[in-house]
Amino acid sequence: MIRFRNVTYRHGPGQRQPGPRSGREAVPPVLDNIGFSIPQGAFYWLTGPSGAGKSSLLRLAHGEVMPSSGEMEILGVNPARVGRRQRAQLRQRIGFIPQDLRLLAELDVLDNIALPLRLAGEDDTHIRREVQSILEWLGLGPKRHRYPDALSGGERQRVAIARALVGRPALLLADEPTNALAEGQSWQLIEALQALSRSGTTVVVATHNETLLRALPLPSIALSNGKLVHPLLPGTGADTSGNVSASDRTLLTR
Ligand SMILES: Nc1ncnc2c1ncn2[C@@H]1O[C@H](COP(=O)(O)OP(=O)(O)OP(=O)(O)O)[C@@H](O)[C@H]1O
Repeated sequence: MIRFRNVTYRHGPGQRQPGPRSGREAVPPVLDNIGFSIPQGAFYWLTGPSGAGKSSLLRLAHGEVMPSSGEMEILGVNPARVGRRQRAQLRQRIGFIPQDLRLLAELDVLDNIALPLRLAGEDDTHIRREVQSILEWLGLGPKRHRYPDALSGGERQRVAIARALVGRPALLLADEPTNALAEGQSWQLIEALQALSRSGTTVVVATHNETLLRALPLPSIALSNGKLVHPLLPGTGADTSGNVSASDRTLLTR
């Protein structure tokens, strides 16, 4: 479950609202008074035009940055109210596919994907088994010993997806995860994320992909200029079943 209550966020140091005598101009916040709640196991889109604040919202939900004001609850934890160690433990339960992928250049595909399991202290047999199965699923087996520099954009994106999913996270946050993928692969990924949400993982996917949004009218958090466009009422105008009709599938494979 994710809950934001009156969350406002400004980038950079001194994120608090400048006071009247601070001499600093009051720049509008990147996110302004955001409130919503996403139940565990739900699949939500995060939509909005470029610069609306989608990546910033995901970085907050990932516990990387803290609100300037307001409260967050991520998997039962308020990251602003716990120490570094508990925040790190929280982040181990979250799979994150950032827009810039953040692959480690000095690690090959296999080691990039295994990283979250190594950090969680899993044993080698378990790591080998999990990494092997996700490598196969994403068609990355032949590239297992390549370094990120020697991969295509789509392959790099698939490595980032594998690294986010390998630990079977309780929460999956994905920032434009289909950007560099071919149409068929995008569909395969979204189907996998839906299966993940059916198995209890909360999934939030930021996307501009109109085809996906039209084909899968799931509940969404819609942002514009850092503000929530409409109050979040699961079920309003959205099919929360996650079922996709045959005609919707056609849209995706065109
Ligand atoms: N490090 C930063 N310092 C200052 N402002 C930033 C920083 N990163 C982003 N911003 C600003 O915050 C606002 C929201 O950016 P954000 O990346 O969250 O939007 P977005 O909806 O994800 O955009 P896109 O779809 O283009 O990725 C933008 O106005 C952006 O210019």
